[in-house]
Amino acid sequence: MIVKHQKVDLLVVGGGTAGIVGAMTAAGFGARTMLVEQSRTGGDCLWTGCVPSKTLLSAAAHAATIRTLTGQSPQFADVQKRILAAIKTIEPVDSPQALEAAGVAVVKGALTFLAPGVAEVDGERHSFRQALVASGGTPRINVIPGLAENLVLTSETVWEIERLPERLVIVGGGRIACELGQALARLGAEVSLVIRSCLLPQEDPEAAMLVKSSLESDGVKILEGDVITSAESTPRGTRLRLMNGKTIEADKVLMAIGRSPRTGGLHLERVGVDLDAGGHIVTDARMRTSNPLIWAAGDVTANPQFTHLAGVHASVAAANAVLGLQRRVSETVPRVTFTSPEVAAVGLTTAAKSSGHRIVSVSHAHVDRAVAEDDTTGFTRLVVNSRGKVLGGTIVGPRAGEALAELTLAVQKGLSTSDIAGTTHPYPTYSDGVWNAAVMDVRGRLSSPVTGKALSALLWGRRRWLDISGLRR
Ligand SMILES: Cc1cc2nc3c(=O)[nH]c(=O)nc-3n(C[C@H](O)[C@H](O)[C@H](O)COP(=O)(O)OP(=O)(O)OC[C@H]3O[C@@H](n4cnc5c(N)ncnc54)[C@H](O)[C@@H]3O)c2cc1C
Ligand SMILES: NC(=O)c1ccc[n+]([C@@H]2O[C@H](COP(=O)([O-])OP(=O)(O)OC[C@H]3O[C@@H](n4cnc5c(N)ncnc54)[C@H](O)[C@@H]3O)[C@@H](O)[C@H]2O)c1
Repeated sequence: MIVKHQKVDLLVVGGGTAGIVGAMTAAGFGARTMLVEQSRTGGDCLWTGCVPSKTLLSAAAHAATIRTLTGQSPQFADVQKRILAAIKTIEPVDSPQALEAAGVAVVKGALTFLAPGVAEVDGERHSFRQALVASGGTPRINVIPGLAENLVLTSETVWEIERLPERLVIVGGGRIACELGQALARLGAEVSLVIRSCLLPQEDPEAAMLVKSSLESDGVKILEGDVITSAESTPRGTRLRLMNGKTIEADKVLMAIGRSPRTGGLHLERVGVDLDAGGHIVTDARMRTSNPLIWAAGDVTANPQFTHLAGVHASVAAANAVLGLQRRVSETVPRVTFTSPEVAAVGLTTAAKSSGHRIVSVSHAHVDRAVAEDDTTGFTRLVVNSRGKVLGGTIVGPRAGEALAELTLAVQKGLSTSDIAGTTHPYPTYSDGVWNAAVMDVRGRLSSPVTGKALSALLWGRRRWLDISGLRR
């Protein structure tokens, strides 16, 4: 409990995933913790990110099945109701009440730093020993000459539209473009993706290719290596001109070109916190900023923008801050794109440099669960070193994100394919893909000349022993 004007041990800026986890961690250790949120606790993940997008994807997958079976499409308003219901179910966990119950004082308002150890929220001053900045990010918008502002959507505003746009152009080819593009196409929108480079460039090229053909089979038009140069209004919406000279008509344009860190108004310069060229707060591996008493986590830093990372990094930052520990964050970062098929990856993949390492692949045509479900589009691919240590991998297919947990543990703990091969996996599951790949790698190593000689010697010895002991009986 914080008495008014008492100095707090940890002042947390932002009530998204990073802020909530950081504040709960600090309060759990008994630190006097205050969390300041300018809008609503829960942040991007709950209100405009993971929760609505995954609910939308699930509704869209059901819609696709229903349309195939009955020719009917669901009402978009019903899908929106379902999204709201999911948010409302999860909201209490992230609420001010839940934070207060965990011992965190919650203050509503926009925080500004005044000087080291002093911040202000709506004219009221607060003193702090240390602070954790978890102010997140906002969608980037590319200004297209001639495009009316009211036609532009972002991942923050797309949830408020009254009806499904008939013709939607999405700018970008990352996770948001793929997930929302597929879902909205499955719900009946005519979707086009205009991508400056290519779809999911950071993933295994074969994985990106499978997502591309799946999106195309859902009716999404994919224009890679192109940009929109200008727009003009039409009676129904807009006509967008592409660099290649062609035009494309749209009712709405969704910007999915990444997110910018939200630091405006914080006055971080007053407390000596450095930003990088992209405006992200610079941290070390302990999540400490250039001011040793100020910590940062989540989308406001230059780390990959994932909820799981925001939470884990904030918990490390809070523990280091209030207990004086020296914990470092792990470099092992799992990621999942929740399209159909899902793309899940961790550590080294073939998209990254993997020269000198072995690649072991299993097509899901050889995974019995995938065969049984008639969903064999996908693969499991491991990157291993010469001694069989798992360095990373990619899984493409249904529930790939669930099977990735095992690979993540293997990479984080430096396990080998022998460790995975020697672990009994339940049958028939998609994790058979990981198991089969590991077994394949172990068999491959067993067939090397050196191992072959060792095995021959063992066999020879065993035969001799059996023959001799057999004679004695
Ligand atoms: C469409 C979409 C889908 C996504 N899907 C996934 C997914 O499936 N899996 C996944 O891992 N990640 C996903 N993400 C990413 C994930 O949502 C973010 O990485 C995560 O929410 C970041 O959390 P955060 O706490 O850093 O920031 P935020 O959630 O943005 O929270 C920051 C908070 O700080 C507050 N704030 C800012 N400045 C101040 C100030 N001066 N004073 C007081 N309060 C302030 C803001 O109001 C906000 O509530 C998705 C993102 C989007 C957009
Ligand atoms: N499943 C998930 O974990 C998930 C889902 C959605 C979003 N997110 C996170 O949210 C963040 C934002 O997602 P996103 O898809 O907007 O970003 P992203 O960084 O994944 O993709 C941005 C895309 O926009 C393109 N681009 C950038 N500038 C452009 C420009 N001026 N014109 C045209 N194209 C341009 C890039 O080449 C890239 O294809 C990401 O960091 C992502 O990790 C995660």
